[in-house]
Amino acid sequence: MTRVPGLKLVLGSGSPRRLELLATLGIIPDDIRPPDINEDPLPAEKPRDYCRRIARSKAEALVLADDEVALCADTTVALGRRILGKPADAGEAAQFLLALSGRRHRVITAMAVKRGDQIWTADVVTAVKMKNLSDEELNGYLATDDWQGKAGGYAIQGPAGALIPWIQGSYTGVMGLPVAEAVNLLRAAGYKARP
Ligand SMILES: Cc1cn([C@H]2C[C@H](O)[C@@H](COP(=O)(O)OP(=O)(O)OP(=O)(O)O)O2)c(=O)[nH]c1=O
Repeated sequence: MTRVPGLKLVLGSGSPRRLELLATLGIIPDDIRPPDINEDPLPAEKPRDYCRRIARSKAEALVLADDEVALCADTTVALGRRILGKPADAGEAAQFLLALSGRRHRVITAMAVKRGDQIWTADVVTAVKMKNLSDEELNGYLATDDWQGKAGGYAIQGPAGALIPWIQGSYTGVMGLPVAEAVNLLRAAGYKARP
């Protein structure tokens, strides 16, 4: 699609991380419009299918003007076939972290860019290893409250970084927006992102 000079960017996400990651590229959305959708997984839905469906649903839920392009995303933590969402409380965060302790899991971020009635999608899967957590590490991390609002109950860009010795894939993807792929999608939709 040809680039359209006057196109405005709508960030269809309330995640401060996504806004910050776009800012690292010099991209400042013209508007932020977090979509309100039902994020419950379907029965037996696989994590990657789920993540892609939710990102697309977020884009579908947005109402856009003709000169707007929207970027939506979903980040899902998958332990085997199990989907770990955002923990409801410290107890659930502890459960998630104990399940992740000493194991590899996947973090999937799916994106959907919408313009007019067209939607462009991509997703990035990153393998992440969490060290074997001691009681002290687990309780110390829970006490930071940094797990709140984070899929899987941790955020790699915060104190939990000390618990993650290895990843394979996209660091920005784990944070919530794989920036290289996001730019590709925005360009495909005609949004002029530099460089
Ligand atoms: C695994 C991980 C997740 N996260 C965050 C990114 C996302 O904000 C959040 C996953 O929730 P999402 O449902 O993807 O996004 P959101 O609810 O924050 O925002 P919106 O639905 O409006 O787009 O977890 C991190 O910040 N760091 C990490 O290491």
